[in-house]
Amino acid sequence: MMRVLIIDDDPEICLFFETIFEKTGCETVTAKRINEAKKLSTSSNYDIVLLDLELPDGNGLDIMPDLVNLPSSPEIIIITGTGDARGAEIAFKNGAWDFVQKPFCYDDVYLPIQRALHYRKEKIASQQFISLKRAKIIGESPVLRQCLDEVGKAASTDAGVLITGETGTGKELFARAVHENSKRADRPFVAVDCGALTESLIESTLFGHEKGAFTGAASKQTGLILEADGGTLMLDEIGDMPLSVQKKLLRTLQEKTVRSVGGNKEIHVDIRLISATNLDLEKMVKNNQFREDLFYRIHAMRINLPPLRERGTDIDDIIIKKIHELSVHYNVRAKGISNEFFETLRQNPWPGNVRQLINVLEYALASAGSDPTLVPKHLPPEYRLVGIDFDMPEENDTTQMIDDVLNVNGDFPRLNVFRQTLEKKYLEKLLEKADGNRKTASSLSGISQSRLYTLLGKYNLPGFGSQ
Ligand SMILES: Nc1ncnc2c1ncn2[C@@H]1O[C@H](COP(=O)(O)OP(=O)(O)OP(=O)(O)O)[C@@H](O)[C@H]1O
Repeated sequence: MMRVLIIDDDPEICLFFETIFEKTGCETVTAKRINEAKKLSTSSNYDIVLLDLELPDGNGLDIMPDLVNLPSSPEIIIITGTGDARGAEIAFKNGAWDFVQKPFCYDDVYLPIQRALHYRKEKIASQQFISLKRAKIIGESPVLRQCLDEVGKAASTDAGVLITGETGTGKELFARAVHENSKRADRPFVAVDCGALTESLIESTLFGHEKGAFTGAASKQTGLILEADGGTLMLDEIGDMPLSVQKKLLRTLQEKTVRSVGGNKEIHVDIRLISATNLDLEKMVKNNQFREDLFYRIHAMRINLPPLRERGTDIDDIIIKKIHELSVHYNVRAKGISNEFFETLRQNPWPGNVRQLINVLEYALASAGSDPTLVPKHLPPEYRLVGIDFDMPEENDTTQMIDDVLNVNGDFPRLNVFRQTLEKKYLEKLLEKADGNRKTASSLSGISQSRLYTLLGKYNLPGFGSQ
C-alpha cells in the first residue's frame, strides 16, 4: 500500500487530499507544522508527500532538502499560494515531482496525483527487477523493462549482441548500457556508423591502414577495431557493410587478430562486438547480401527495441525528464507542462522515435520563450495536426519515386545501388521540404543533425544555411 504524507495547516485541504488518496487505496498521514512533518518523515517511509509552502512555523521549502533525501525518495507535490506565477519554477528547481496552485478543485489535482502514483508504482516495480546502470535510458513500460532485462543478461557474457529496432529507438544507448554493465566497462566503447561510410572508407576506418596503402594514405593510421581493444566495438547499421569487409570482420572475430590495409602483420585484438541494424538481416542472408556465418557470429543474443508508439507511458517520462534536462542545458527557467501538450505528443506516430521526440521538445522549449507552461501552440505546426500522417509521403509519390529509381538507365539496379539512390532522393526532398533548415530537417526525418551532415556529405548534397 502506498503511503502519503500531507503537510498543510488547513484542515479542509488535508481532508480533501485524504479523501482523494484513500479512495485510490493509499494510507495518509497529516502534519500541520514543519516540526511535526520532520518527525513524521523520519519515523516512517512515504511514497508521496504533498507540501504546502505557507506553514505557520516557516516556508515549506525549508524542509525540501530533507524530504528529497529521505531513504524512500518520495515524489513531492508542492502546493503553491494563490496567484504564485513561479509555481512551476519553484517546484522543479527544488526537485519536486509536480505542483498544484491554490485555489484548486478536484479536476486540477486529480491528474498530477494519478501521474505521481503511476510513476511511483512503476519505479518500485523496476527497482525490484533491475539493478542496472541504465546509461541515460528513460522509461518504465513493461516492454522497455524486458529490454533492460536483456541488457543485464548480455552484460554478464562476452557474446555478440545484435540490437534491432527502428531508427531513433535507442540502439546506441542500449549498446552503451550493455558495455557499461559488463566487465569491460572501464575499457573503451567505440561506435562506428557503417551506413555513414563509403565502401572504400569503411575498411580502412575499421582495420587501419599503412602509409601509402592507397592514394591519399599519407600516413599510417590505427583502425577503430584496435582502438576498441579490451573494450566494446559497436557496429551501427551493420547491414550496410560491404560483403568484402564482412569477410575480413569475420576473420577478425574468429582469429582475434586484425590486419591493416596494406599491412602484412596480424595484431592480436580482444573486442566484444555489439551490432545494430534496422534492416532484416535474415532476409539479407537469404538474398546473399549478408554472410550467413557472420550473421550467426554477431547475434548470439538479440535485443529488439520497440518503437516509441508501443511503449505506453514512457513518452510522458521522456517528455518530463528531457524538458528538465534541456532547460538546465540551455539555462532557461523551468516550465510547467500542460496536459494538452502531453496529449498532443502522445497521439503522434513518431516514425523517428525518441530522437524525433527530443528534437520536437527542443523546438517547443525554444518557441515557448518566457511562457511559463508548455502548451500545444509551442509545437511545430505539423505535430499539432493530431491523427494526420504528416510524415508519410502519399503512396502515389512513393511508388513514383521507387519506379523512377528502378528505371535508372533502363538496367535493373543492384539492391545496394537502389537503396542509396532512394536515400539520396529522400534527402533531396527533405531539404526541399525543410526549406534548408537543419532543425526542421532533423525533426521531420527523425535523423540526428550530425547524421544528416554525414549523409549530405556522402551524397554530395548542399548543406544548410547558417541557422
Ligand atoms: N529510452 C530512451 N531514453 C532516453 N533517451 C533515449 C531513449 N532512446 C533513445 N534516446 C535518445 O534518442 C536519440 C537517438 O538514440 P540512438 O542514437 O541510440 O538511436 P538509434 O536506434 O541508434 O538510431 P539510428 O538507428 O538512427 O542510429 C539519442 O539522443 C538518445 O539518447
